[in-house]
Amino acid sequence: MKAIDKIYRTLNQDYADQKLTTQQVADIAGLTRGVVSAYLSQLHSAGKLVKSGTRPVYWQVKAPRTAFDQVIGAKGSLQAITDRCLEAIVYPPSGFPLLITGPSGVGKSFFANIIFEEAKRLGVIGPQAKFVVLNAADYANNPELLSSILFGYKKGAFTGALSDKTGLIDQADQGYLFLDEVHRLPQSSQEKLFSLLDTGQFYPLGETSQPRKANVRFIFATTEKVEDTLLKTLLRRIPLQVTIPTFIERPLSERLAIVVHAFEQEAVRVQRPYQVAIATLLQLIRVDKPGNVGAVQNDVKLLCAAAYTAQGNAPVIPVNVVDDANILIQPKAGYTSEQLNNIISQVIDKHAALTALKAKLSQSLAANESVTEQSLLVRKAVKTIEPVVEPQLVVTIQSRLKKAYQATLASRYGIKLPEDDDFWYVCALTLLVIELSQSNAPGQDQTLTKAIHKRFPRSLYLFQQFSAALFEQPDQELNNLLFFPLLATWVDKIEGIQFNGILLAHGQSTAASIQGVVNNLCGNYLFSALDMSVDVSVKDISRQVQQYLASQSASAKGTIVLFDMGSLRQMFTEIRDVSDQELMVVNNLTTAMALDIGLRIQRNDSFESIAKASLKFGETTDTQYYEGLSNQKNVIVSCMSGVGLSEEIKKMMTATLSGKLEITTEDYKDLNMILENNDQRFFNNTQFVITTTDIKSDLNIDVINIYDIMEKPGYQCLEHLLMAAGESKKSVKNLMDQMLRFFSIEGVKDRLQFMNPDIVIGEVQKITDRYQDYYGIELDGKIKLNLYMHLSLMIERMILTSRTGQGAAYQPQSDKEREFYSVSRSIFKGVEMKYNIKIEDYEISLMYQLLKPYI
Ligand SMILES: Nc1ncnc2c1ncn2[C@@H]1O[C@H](COP(=O)(O)OP(=O)(O)OP(=O)(O)O)[C@@H](O)[C@H]1O
Repeated sequence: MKAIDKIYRTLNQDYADQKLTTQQVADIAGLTRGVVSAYLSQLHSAGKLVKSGTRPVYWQVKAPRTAFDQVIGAKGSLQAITDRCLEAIVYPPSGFPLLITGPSGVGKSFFANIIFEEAKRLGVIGPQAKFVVLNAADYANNPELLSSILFGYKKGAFTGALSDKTGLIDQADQGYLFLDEVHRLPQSSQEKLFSLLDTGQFYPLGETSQPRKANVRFIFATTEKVEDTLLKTLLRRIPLQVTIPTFIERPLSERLAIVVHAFEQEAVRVQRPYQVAIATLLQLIRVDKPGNVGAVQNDVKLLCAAAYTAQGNAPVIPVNVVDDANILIQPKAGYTSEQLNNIISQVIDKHAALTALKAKLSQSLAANESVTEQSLLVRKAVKTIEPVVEPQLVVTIQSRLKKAYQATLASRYGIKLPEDDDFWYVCALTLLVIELSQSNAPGQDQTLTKAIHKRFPRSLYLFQQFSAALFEQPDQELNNLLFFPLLATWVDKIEGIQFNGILLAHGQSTAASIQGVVNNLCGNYLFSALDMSVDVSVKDISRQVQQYLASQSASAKGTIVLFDMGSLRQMFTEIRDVSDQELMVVNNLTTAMALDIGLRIQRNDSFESIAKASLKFGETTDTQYYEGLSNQKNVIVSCMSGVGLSEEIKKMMTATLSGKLEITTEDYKDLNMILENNDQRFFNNTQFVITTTDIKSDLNIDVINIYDIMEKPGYQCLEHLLMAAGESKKSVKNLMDQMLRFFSIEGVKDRLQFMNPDIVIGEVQKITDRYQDYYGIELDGKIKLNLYMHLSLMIERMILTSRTGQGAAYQPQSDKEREFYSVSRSIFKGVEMKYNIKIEDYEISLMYQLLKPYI
């Protein structure tokens, strides 16, 4: 298949009811814009696509014309009726009878005719098939005559029946018979009819033996209540009954289309355009006469006749024209529904002067005038259509408005709109004006939307949520007119909230339901909700959050995200990238937590105090905010050999330090990622990082290698940093002792054969301390570690060797050594007694070698 055909097929199958830009089609087809543009132009020239708009141009597949296209409202209020009629046409083998009801002039005959045309177009009846019409009312006083006209008669059937004559049923064979005012059909004829419907046979008048055959499709119509007038047996054989609404029941836009169409027909008649005052058009759409569409057409005809008589020579015939609020209706013989819609938009637009209104609103917003001013401007404009709007319509529109309000503003955002009639009346009028003037042309300017966003971003966001529930085309600029009367009393309160609150939860409506409860209890829009599918990625979430934040105020003091589960840190890092305000992320979302935080947001508490308050929601709840990794001074512990070691170090630090420092452990890989993805601000409160491996980072962060602190310079550095963070010298020393002990135990635990490393290290620590005491020295970590390991292994060795009683005598070489020997003997006394061992002289000589440089 050629690319051009593929494009057409795709558009026809999947996008038939959408208007697409060239770029969109290019994206769908996976081709370049240039190539697609050429194909689209070709398809347009071939009459397969409709083109609309400029910059951008929109393309849509041209729908095949059906007979129903002539019906105003076929895609609107009469859609369901046309769908049913189509079923009655195509249902095999030869459709089924249908009954059209409705008052006079609503279009019953018109509809019957359309059905016949469509049946022909679809080929379910032949091209020669006839549309035969009989109005039973015409023969109401002569039932015999009516019956004979319908069924035909035999010669001699009645006086004057001089020869056989076929009836309308014969004429309609293989085609349609439209029986208007069917309730006037006498009972006998009704009986004959249902027998024909059952058997396909009937008897002409005077015929008793030879039935005739006919295959007729029936359409019945009546203005009466069928249950009272038609035989039940006949009714039962008519499976479909449709009722066409009266003129005044039709939507305003359709009524206007009918009126314009009527003028158009008159223009065709005189072959000249009519210029019609908008006030006249608006009066005509209020006509509520028994004759319905027919009556409106008559009124139009009379108006045109009067205008023609007065100014028949003019090239354009004016109808009630007094100023420039009028519309030119051309003798075009068939406006498309789009053209009719455009005329309607012009009518309302001119009437309520909407273009000027939009400009005035934008100006007023820019001039910082109060929202009451803007609301008044809208009110004044929409009130001008008041005289032509029937009260019933306003009631219907109000109920639509209230439904959308309940579903969004009230239930999810805690907004309570006024209850007074006037409020809802003005909103309904505004909605009416918007809907009537909504043009189908896409690509509109967004000036007013931008102006509102600048002044009332949060309120506009709410209005857009409401719009989505109310309008079929929620993103139209004109919808914004409703913003002012609807939210005027609320904008101050809504804009008064200075934080962006976001609830994130997995599941279909978890977040939304918490949002509803909290916003309602607080009586304001504090939180928006993002419900996420279970398999949503953090990237998707941050994209959604980003979108949301873009719609909110740029001057918000911060963003507060409460979410249900997942990695707090990861969430924070992701969201931080899309938010340029202070950010707080709290996990383990519950309704109680959201309510507590909501109330604080409502009170305009400070960011810090809200962050602190959020910490009380259970141990696992973690809070992070923008000042960095943590809002407290902190130390990061991260060891390559695993989280286990980091946790141990954290434990030791927590046990020995004052508690002022927050110790966080971080997986080594994660730490590198965090360092890579964050800037200096993130580590503002971070005092240093303790690690086992060197870490590369461009950021200005102190990194201490755990093995370096075993030596003096490293230890001094640790001491310096900890003391700078408010720790005492003593606690740093305690920490060091703990670490030494820990590392010694780690070092010896696999090499000791039977002794408990914890206990033996305790002993050797005491021994080392006593050497230090005696000589008044402070050994550094590395030598201590060495000593600890050496001594603990030695004690075990002694336990084993003393049993064998081996060992050479010790010969001290100097006074210093002699002193060492005797000191050592007394220092070791304790362990010797405890373990019933004798430390050999050789071991003491080794100790001397080890400690000689320091004593
Ligand atoms: N939906 C429609 N679109 C366009 N024209 C319509 C529509 N409905 C009715 N009309 C026009 O209204 C006029 C009156 O319709 P029609 O005569 O079919 O009404 P009716 O219900 O059959 O009336 P009655 O009961 O008096 O016979 C016709 O000229 C028809 O063309």
